[in-house]
Amino acid sequence: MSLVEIKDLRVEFRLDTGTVTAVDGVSFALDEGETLAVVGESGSGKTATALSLLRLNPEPPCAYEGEVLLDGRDVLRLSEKDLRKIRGNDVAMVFQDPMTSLNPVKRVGAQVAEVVRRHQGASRAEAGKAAVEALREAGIPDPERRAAQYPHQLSGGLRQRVMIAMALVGRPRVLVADEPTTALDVTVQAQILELLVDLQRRHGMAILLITHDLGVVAEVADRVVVMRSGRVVETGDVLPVFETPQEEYTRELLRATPKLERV
Ligand SMILES: Nc1ncnc2c1ncn2[C@@H]1O[C@H](COP(=O)(O)OP(=O)(O)OP(=O)(O)O)[C@@H](O)[C@H]1O
Repeated sequence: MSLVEIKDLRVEFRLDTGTVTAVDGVSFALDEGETLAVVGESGSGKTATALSLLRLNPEPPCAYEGEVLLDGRDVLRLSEKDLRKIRGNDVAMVFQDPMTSLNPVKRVGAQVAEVVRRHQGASRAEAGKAAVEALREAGIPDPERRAAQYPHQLSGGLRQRVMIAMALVGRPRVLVADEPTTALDVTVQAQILELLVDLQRRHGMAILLITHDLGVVAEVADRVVVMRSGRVVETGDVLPVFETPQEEYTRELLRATPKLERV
């Protein structure tokens, strides 16, 4: 059994103006310790699929059909209480823009410490120390000093490292990373990807990576799911899909990527 199995997932947004089918019968699986990338043009349903893992699409207006199995338990049918247990513990997420996820008026160390306390029920002092360690593990130089700073005092790359530190506090088995490097400049992008790969090696978590950047996929993913208009167009190991794509849409996406090193 795979760690995550998505079966015939449909996500619909029921709006006053009509129904938008964001995800239209998607199936794929994510195994323990692997990195699976979901690619596709803007609006293809990547984010709506990823958010379904924690049932985080706003409902209503959103409605789900199908199954999202985590260890065989259907996330779409869990109680809110059981869902809360899964969020952060089994599955954690990092998003594109850390600035909107961090509290601008709170020191970053305190924000990480809060997550530590929620997970481990530690004392304030212990949580503060654990937060500094989490920042260090996320590759933040001089973490004691950084912990005392506010989000706007950190660069985009460091803020993303803070988000990754927070996501990993609960030692999740699945990390969902939705365009985690898109807002960053190229050198910093590479560093954040390296960090994710390194953390995965150390902790063995599975990564579901949402990206429109096929260069990133070639760099870090084992397998790829290509989506278009809410459906899976093509899926397989990264190398064969990139070398001999079976679908015209995949070929188009590849042509739109200037250079793919390593492929
Ligand atoms: N909260 C919402 N309300 C209404 N429609 C939505 C909502 N969220 C997503 N959609 C619609 O669902 C479809 C899929 O969106 P989704 O964000 O999953 O695509 P995406 O592939 O992640 O795109 P991007 O790369 O731009 O993030 C789009 O047509 C979008 O407009």
